[in-house]
Amino acid sequence: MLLPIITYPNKQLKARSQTVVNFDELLHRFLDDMYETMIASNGIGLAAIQVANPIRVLILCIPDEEGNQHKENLLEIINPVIHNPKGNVLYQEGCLSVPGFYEDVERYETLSLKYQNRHGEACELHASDLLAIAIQHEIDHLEGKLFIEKLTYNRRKKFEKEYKKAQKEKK
Ligand SMILES: CC(=O)Oc1ccc(/C=C/C(=O)NCCc2ccccc2)cc1OC(C)=O
Ligand SMILES: [Co+2]
Repeated sequence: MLLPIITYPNKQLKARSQTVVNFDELLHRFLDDMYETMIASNGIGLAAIQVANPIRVLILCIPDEEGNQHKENLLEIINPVIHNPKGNVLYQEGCLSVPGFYEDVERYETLSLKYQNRHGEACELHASDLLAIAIQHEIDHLEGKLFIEKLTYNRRKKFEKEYKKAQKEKK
């Protein structure tokens, strides 16, 4: 079922998410609901805190060259830990919890990731390009951090101004 996505400046987004210990049917249903919600909102990544569940769970479904998302590319990442981050890239990021705003953010270029899958089995992957960027963006959510907090001073001022204007127009 579709889950409500909480948006900035909701304070819940600042919570630190807790380690998952029960890899049970309840978690599996939640993962399925996260996927349905992410796809319905045109997202390519979603962290559990964004649907108000403070657990260390994130999902990613990076589009292929044609820009289509395929469920076989879905990654369900639980209790992730980044290893050997390397390099430096700039990429214009967006977030379903900050709708309509896109800003350049600096990230590591490549990294290794250790995590558990929905059955609690230990997994590892090596990421570069958009996958590496998305992993860092989503893991920040598990620490209660949004990409707008990583902006340079001037870009942050630009965001605050635009956000206030957009909020006024909605009223
Ligand atoms: C108006 C609005 O909501 O715009 C959007 C903003 C963000 C998004 C999705 C963002 C997303 O999936 N971010 C995952 C993290 C990530 C950021 C940068 C690069 C890789 C991964 C979708 C939006 O909706 C539409 C229709 O485009
Ligand atoms: Co996000």
